[in-house]
Amino acid sequence: MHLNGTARVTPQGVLDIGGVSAPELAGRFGTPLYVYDEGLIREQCRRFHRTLAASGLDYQVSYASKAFTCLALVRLMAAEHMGLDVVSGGELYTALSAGFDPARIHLHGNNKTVAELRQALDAGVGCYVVDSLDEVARLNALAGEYGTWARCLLRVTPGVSAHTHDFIQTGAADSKFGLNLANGQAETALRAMLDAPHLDVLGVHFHIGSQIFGTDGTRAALDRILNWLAGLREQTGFTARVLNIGGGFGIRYTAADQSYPIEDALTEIAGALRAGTQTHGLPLPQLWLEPGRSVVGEAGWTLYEVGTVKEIPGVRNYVSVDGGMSDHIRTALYGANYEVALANRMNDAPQAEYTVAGKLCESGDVIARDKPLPHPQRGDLLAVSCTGAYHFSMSSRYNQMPRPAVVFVGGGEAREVVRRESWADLVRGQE
Ligand SMILES: Cc1ncc(COP(=O)(O)O)c(C=O)c1O
Ligand SMILES: N[C@@H](CCCC[NH3+])C(=O)O
Repeated sequence: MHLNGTARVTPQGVLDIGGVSAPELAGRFGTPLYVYDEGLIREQCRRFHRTLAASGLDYQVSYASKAFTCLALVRLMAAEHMGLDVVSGGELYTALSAGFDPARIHLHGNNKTVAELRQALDAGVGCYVVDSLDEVARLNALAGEYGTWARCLLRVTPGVSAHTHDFIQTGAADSKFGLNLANGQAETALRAMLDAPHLDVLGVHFHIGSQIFGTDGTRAALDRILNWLAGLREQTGFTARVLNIGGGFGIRYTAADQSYPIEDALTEIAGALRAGTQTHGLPLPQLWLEPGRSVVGEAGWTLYEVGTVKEIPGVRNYVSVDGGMSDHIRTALYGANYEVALANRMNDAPQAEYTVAGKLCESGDVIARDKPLPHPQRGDLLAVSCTGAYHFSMSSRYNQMPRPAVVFVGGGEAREVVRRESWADLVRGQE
């Protein structure tokens, strides 16, 4: 298993994260358990800031809270000078409950409800990413009612396909998100926004997909959008002050994944933006980003207790753990690949391949397939790395599984930032 951040293996063969051993974490907080290496999250934020500051561009980097949000994480983002991207009333509520500055929040969503728009206007959210033509009139009318101007971006689909799983691509023409550049809908929406008296149009947004390595897609999208903006500027005089390129930076789930440092990606993108604006005779806009996975993904771990071991001669070996697709959906949903290890026996040599299964009533309830492991024993501790993004946030209560606790570790200390759900939580609000 490749180790990220502060994770290391002690001479006794025990996994240690943030200076706290995995067995101690499991003993204190129970399993399944989400563990975050707080220092690594902070370092990821700082890498974005360092590189963008060095690029000389005006920038804003906002964390995409859909990847993982809770009060402690939002406070951490504020301390690391990040903005925040929210896509629902619930994500907004969480941000505001943590005391996050609303001016540094932007609201996304292909179907923002009127209640959500009102919630955002009440709070004084800094920016709205307009996602459809009918949202223009709705947002304008509401902003007028509040006697204010809604600062906004138009989300466009540049028609670029990203090299990633179909379910997590968002920039192609056939998408529920944004307005299409090629068929003229983006232009219609932008003109409507410019005509709307209560909208202050800052610029445009695009996000071509998630878990992307390389910048080919982003650079192709930039080129199309800058070309489009140059034409519009000639016709309407509109100059984009902001270009938000979304998130999507890929992380290394396994050693087989290529390493593509954020620094390289950002430097290439900043260079392409400078060159593109020069080519098209446009002033340099602010560069906004909204990364999620690359900020928290590699910092997260899930710890499980090993239960049943089932060896089917000539077929497959299964080791079942005390969680599953309720806390880890990405393998079932996207066929995602993860590294696993026995956290209490890290130095034991692998003896066979095991498929790590959950305890839920579904054959697809698999965490990792055919992984080399020492023979697992009931009571061993199984660690899955790189589970920091889209795990807690996509967790469910399928089979009435209570959601696991979340613990932040660092400097030899562990603190529980989300408590484990209880049986009582499972029936709360029911009669
Ligand atoms: C609009 C938008 N912004 C930001 C993100 C965050 O993406 P990622 O977690 O890949 O950085 C997503 C998710 O794909 C998204 O849809
Ligand atoms: N939930 C997805 C990413 C979706 C990104 C949101 N547009 C994942 O786990 O990879």
